[in-house]
Amino acid sequence: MADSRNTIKKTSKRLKGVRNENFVAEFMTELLSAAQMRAIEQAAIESGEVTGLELMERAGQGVVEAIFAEWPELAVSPAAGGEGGVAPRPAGPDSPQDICEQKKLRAVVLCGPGNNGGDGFVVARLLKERGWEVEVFLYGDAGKLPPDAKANYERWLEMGEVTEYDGEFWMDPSIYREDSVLVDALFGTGLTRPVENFNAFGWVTQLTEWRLSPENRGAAYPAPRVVSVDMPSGVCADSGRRLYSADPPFDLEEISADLTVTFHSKKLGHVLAVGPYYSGKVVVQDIGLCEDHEWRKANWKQIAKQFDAPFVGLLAKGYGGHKYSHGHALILSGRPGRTGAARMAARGALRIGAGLVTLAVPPAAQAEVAAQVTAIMLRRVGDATALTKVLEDARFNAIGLGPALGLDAGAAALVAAALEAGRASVLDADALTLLAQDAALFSKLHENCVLTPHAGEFRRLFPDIAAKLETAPVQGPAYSKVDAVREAAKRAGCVVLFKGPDTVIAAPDGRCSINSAQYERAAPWLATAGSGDVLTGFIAGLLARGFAPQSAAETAAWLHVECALEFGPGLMAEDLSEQLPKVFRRLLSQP
Ligand SMILES: NC(=O)C1=CN([C@@H]2O[C@H](COP(=O)(O)OP(=O)(O)OC[C@H]3O[C@@H](n4cnc5c(N)ncnc54)[C@H](OP(=O)(O)O)[C@@H]3O)[C@@H](O)[C@H]2O)[C@@H](O)CC1
Ligand SMILES: Nc1ncnc2c1ncn2[C@@H]1O[C@H](COP(=O)(O)OP(=O)(O)O)[C@@H](O)[C@H]1O
Ligand SMILES: [K+]
Repeated sequence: MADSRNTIKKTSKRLKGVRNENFVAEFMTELLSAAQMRAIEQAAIESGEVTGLELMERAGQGVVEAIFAEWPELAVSPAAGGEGGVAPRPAGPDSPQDICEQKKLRAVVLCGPGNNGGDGFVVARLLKERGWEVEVFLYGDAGKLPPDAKANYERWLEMGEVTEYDGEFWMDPSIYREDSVLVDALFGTGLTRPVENFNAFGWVTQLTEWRLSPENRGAAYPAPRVVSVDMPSGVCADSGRRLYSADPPFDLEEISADLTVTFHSKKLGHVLAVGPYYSGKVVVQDIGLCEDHEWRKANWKQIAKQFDAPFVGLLAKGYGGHKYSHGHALILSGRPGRTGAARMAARGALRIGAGLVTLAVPPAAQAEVAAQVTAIMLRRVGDATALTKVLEDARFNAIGLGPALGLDAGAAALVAAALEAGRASVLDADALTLLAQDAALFSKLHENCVLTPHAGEFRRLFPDIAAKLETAPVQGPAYSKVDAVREAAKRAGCVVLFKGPDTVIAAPDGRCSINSAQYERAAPWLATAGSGDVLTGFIAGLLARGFAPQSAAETAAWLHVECALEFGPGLMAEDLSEQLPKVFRRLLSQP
């Protein structure tokens, strides 16, 4: 977790504080689709700055370097005198060969029929040059390999054999020895259909299952480390989803990596859906592709970003301001006995820095709420007319509504009144269900709104879009959560934040970012009742502070995870807002 705390300081491929219209790009890393990666690669090759063969060499080299960095005990230098071919085997107690034998270093490289396989042949050669014992399997027809992969296949043949990876095959795990590495170079960004088990790939799954099964931990046969090149084979680079056969009887091949080494930028599939589960850990290796290509400038709205950290300048409160300069958020409360959700949201809005926060409470709930809040103010709001009246005060510049609001006609009228007031608004929970039930209400959404559905609410609001996301994908690239949220945002005409460990936030014009609570930012303790209500409050508070909807949603979602990480195990929703002071202090003291 300490690493995640330093993410702000890391600078690789960060777009710092780039302002576009009302959007602040903050600290973000690009997440490319397979087609975008191919376009960048093609542009670089066509410009003459690099050849495909050079990129493949750098990719293979990047994989080897990442293996050595991850497991320094495996790092050995190239054998002395090894020049692009078979490395000589120098004699003597300290020669690389002897070190390898002593350490029993061994790699099994599985190469596929495309350029991912080509990277595999480079890895095989580089490891062999370092004295490793390397076994190479090829799935597919060597005669049909694309040119660069073919060239590396032929280079490998000068130093080792290639076994056809086809037909009945059973690999006894006992052949794996200590310090073995299984390199998965079967499929990368070119996965077009499910990887099926035709009794050919089965042993990879067997191996993975064997490796992951608790009873085999510490078993007689040590587990090899599994390294995937670019993507864990079988996972779609665009969606992070596994592709499924239209024909159910097939078992799916499954590669679960310890380390995935990708090139230039992470792909969407590394952070969406089950991608993180299969990727293990993702390392991005620079292969020398141009950073600021014209193509990127022309396509920036289409490139999804990972939100890594907020622009702290925006979070700080400037000197000389007063409470109204930080906005006044109005949070709508539900009826008596159901006020907790709104109270938690209100507390979140205040802690995140709104100048003032008022709870709009039904008269019957006033005593209940008054007994439990102090800095948060109260207004009696019995119905939609009363709400409209309150909102005549222009100082209420942001509204949060939905948590435990109720689903009756009165609640629907409150949602309508809030939307008609045209304020920056975050709509969650019951407000989303009401929007899903009433097309006229839905049509009142405007560009200053943020919708924050979880999967169930998303399905209710956008059933056709959800169906596409939930149908088992039979071909790649598969429809992704990014595709779904972009489509939803366009339809709603406002920002949509679709919750989850891979929270996706999109604007109607296609700008999209992902707040990933995975890998070193995994925050499973956020799956607790009421944490979504706090997120509503965080967004409302930032909207009150003047953040644009997309930026408010991104920053709130990031801080939400940061608070969960700050608290750690045992988290309850109430704890989240109370972490903000610590989180802010740490962020704002960054140099
Ligand atoms: N772009 C870059 O900048 C760089 C890219 N590099 C590397 O190239 C990789 C992309 O290479 P790629 O485009 O050749 O695709 P790849 O993943 O090897 O697979 C394509 C082959 O697999 C086949 N196939 C697909 N699914 C299948 C299935 N389920 N079962 C069976 N077959 C299936 C498919 O067949 P087809 O669909 O054409 O019938 C085709 O033959 C990328 O991930 C990275 O590692 C680096 O070298 C450096 C720079
Ligand atoms: N496994 C998880 N990892 C990280 N964040 C999660 C996870 N599960 C849920 N969350 C986050 O917790 C919040 C839950 O919100 P929601 O489902 O609306 O809960 P509630 O209605 O109880 O408030 C969302 O922000 C979601 O992104
Ligand atoms: K792979």
